[in-house]
Amino acid sequence: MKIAAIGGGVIGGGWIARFILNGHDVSIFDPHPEAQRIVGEVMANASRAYDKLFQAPLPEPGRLIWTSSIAEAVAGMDYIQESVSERLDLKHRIIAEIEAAAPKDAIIGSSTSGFKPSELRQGAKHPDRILVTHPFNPVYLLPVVEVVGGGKAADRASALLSQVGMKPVTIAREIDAHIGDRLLEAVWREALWLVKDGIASTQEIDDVIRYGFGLRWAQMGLFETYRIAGGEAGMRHFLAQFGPALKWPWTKLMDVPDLDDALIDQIASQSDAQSGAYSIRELERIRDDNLVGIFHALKANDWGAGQPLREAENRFYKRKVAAPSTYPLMLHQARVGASWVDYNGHMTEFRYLQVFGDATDAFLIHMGLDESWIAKGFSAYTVETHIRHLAEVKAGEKLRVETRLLGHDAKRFRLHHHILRDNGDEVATGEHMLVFVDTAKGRSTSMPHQFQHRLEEIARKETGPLPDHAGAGIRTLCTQGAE
Ligand SMILES: NC(=O)C1=CN([C@@H]2O[C@H](COP(=O)(O)OP(=O)(O)OC[C@H]3O[C@@H](n4cnc5c(N)ncnc54)[C@H](O)[C@@H]3O)[C@@H](O)[C@H]2O)C=CC1
Ligand SMILES: C[N+](C)(C)CC(=O)CC(=O)[O-]
Repeated sequence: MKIAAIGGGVIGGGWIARFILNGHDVSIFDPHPEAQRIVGEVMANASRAYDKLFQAPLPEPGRLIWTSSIAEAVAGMDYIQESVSERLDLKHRIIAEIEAAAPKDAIIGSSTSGFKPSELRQGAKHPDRILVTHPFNPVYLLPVVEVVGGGKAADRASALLSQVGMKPVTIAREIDAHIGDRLLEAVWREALWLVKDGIASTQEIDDVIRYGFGLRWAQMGLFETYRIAGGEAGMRHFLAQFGPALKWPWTKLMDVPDLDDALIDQIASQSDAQSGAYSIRELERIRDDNLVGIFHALKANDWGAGQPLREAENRFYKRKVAAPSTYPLMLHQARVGASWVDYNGHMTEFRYLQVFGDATDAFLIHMGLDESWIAKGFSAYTVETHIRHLAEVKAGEKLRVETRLLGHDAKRFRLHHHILRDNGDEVATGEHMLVFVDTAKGRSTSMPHQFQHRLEEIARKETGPLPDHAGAGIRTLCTQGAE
């Protein structure tokens, strides 16, 4: 899929990071004199967050291709994400330029927070392929994207965006500001009134959200949360109890506070007092680390935003590696992520095991033990591991793993992985005994013949001598009297 991004600010930068970190090249145009620095900083934070978010080996990142015009950026592209400033005249001009140079069936998705597809399509040559694809910040982490505009273009956009870990929500009837911003604006308006009326500071309002209902919203949204709040009688009781309050003066609803200089100063200075000790990039990293923690909890519970994360991980694990013709097998490569590095400034020890584990998973797929077998209740479990750490590696280094099959019988196989730097220098070795398992019974079992046959085929290539450390344990070093 060939992707272009027009506009690389807060949101364009987030889109670019999502596409690139999911393995797609992105061609970009943004005339801002500092666009490359800004996108680079968003990419760095996104890459740091992905290292922490995913357990699975990440795909090789796509390339970021800077261009000097919209025409150059969109020529030959399949999908174009427009993220320029929120002005309809500007968006019309940009869409006209895109249409003049892009293939006529290329989809144009707009990040617009508020404009409707019918507004974006005014004057367009091929209006049906122009959609709203509205994300939420940070685009590289939050999965939801509101897809408005309908038709085949919406189906194609949703399919593509699902492939980069998003959760498309199709909105059948266009309205100003779609769904998310309509809700957010209502809350935001109330918050502005609370500050203006001197009832609460920005800090107090944020505390009420983040220590309270914000945590509920992250995992259940509004209606499911309120269903529970109705107790055993559920939603009907909740509506009976709190429905009348909607007519009481709890909220100011459509009244908009006048954003005059005094209110702007009040909010900005309270916000400075609350958060001014951090730079925006620092705040982004704090936000991302917290979001990653929430994602991990949701993934463990297979719930909400944890589900697209799990699906993305499964896709990453499943990536088909071209069957290698050489031996030792070269099935897995990895890049040392920034978060893999410990206080000694080098890759921390459990990441070695992760690289070995990922190489073992790649071997399982190579021998045919793929997800269809896992679903049938068969897998291979590692029962013994011996790792030798031979060299330090630093963040950003590229590693590859050479894998040998040292032995096998009806139930077991013994792997030897060798982690190497790009230039061939040794980094570590790992020797692993695996047992074929009936997962429902939780017991070892003989492999079906096709796996035994496949292992024999691989083993025929294993003609070299055993590594001299094969089968060795840890060197003997005993406390006096313990030998
Ligand atoms: N900031 C937010 O929280 C969210 C914004 N959005 C939407 O995303 C869009 C972009 O908003 P932000 O990223 O916040 O704005 P921004 O101001 O951070 O970025 C806009 C970018 O568009 C670029 N640009 C301006 N004219 C251009 C042109 N002729 N060609 C190419 N690039 C051009 C600017 O140089 C700038 O880098 C808007 O439609 C906005 O409503 C959507 C979701 C959230
Ligand atoms: C404030 N905003 C309207 C630009 C917000 C959005 O569009 C979505 C978000 O990320 O909150």
